[in-house]
Amino acid sequence: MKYLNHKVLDPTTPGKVGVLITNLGSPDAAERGALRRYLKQFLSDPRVVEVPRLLWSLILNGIILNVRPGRSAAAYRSVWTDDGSPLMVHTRAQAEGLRALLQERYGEEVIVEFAMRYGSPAIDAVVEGMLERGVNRLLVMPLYPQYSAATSGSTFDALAAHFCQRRDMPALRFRRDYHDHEDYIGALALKIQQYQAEHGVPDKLVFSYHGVPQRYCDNGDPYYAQCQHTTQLVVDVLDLPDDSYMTCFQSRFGREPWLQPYLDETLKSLPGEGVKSVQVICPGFSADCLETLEEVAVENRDYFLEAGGESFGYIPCLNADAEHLSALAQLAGEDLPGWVVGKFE
Ligand SMILES: C=CC1=C(C)c2cc3[nH]c(cc4nc(cc5[nH]c(cc1n2)c(C)c5CCC(=O)O)C(CCC(=O)O)=C4C)c(C)c3C=C
Ligand SMILES: [Fe+2]
Ligand SMILES: [Fe+2]
Repeated sequence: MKYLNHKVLDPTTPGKVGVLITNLGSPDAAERGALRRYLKQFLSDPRVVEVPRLLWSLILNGIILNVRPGRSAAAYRSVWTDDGSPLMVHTRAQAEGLRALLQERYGEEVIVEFAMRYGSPAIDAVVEGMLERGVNRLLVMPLYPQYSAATSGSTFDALAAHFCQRRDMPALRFRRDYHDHEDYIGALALKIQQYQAEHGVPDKLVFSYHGVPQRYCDNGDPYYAQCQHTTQLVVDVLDLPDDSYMTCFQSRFGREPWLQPYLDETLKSLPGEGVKSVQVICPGFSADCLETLEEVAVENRDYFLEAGGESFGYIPCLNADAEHLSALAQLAGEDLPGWVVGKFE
């Protein structure tokens, strides 16, 4: 093993504290080649697709990477902005907002950056840049409120893989999840209240989370339980009647059963049960992305309306809302004791 060479930090200087927020990542462009590279990296991650490697390699390279990139590129084109993918735009804004809040509170010794698990800016390159700037204590916060091995677990894998190549490493803290954090729950509840103050109260409020194969949760992934808990906590804050909301799972991929109920099937059946208006919120996504803006707000809207639904509302993600930034700053602050002293503590 040949380790990466890097400069030695002066042990007499205090060093800096790094806060790294991460998300899933997007292709570099909404075109076939970029989608192929992105999907190859993403879908080759054994945390994401838990299928025997040889079999999966044949399916991935033989079928999926020939069919999916074209289709997904078209979907990405429908949400792409001049500044890149929505996920990238929002994550960049979250990092800037969080940097302002944390530097106001703790001073310039705190450095805040963002990185993506797949595509760019890659976790290893961003971490390396932070260490170059003198970071010797690093807090990593994946912006997945609910833990899953496929997301937060995989982010830890990427960090560990990088540190495996280094001689020196910083002190490391890792935010596992924040599915029940008071400020996150409060920000979601406020978002719903504000949306409904403008658009009214629907027959049904649908909490939609990205799915994972049911098997992962049967084998011990806490994701399903954490999603249900998040919904319950928001419902408690808003004091919603039992029949006025439900929890669904979206973005199914492949043939085996995923977490249920499925969002698409639910929206196709609700009008037949007398539910004519719905609003959908996606609490598991900290930022709007392809899966919310295209899959939920366009594709699933159509399913509902085609099945006889009359009104469909999509409640945006928390993105870089002030309440979200302040929740993230609070979360970071709770993981920083001993490393920094806040001006307001
Ligand atoms: C194949 C299995 C997949 C698992 C398991 C999975 C879990 C998972 N994903 C997110 C968050 C996001 N996923 C996004 C896109 C996306 N997800 C999959 C597949 C799995 N996800 C694919 C193939 C794609 C790419 C788009 C497509 O081709 O359909 C995104 C959006 C990224 C963007 O650029 O906008 C997010 C965010 C979570 C939270 C999760 C498990 C809990
Ligand atoms: Fe996904
Ligand atoms: Fe999707």
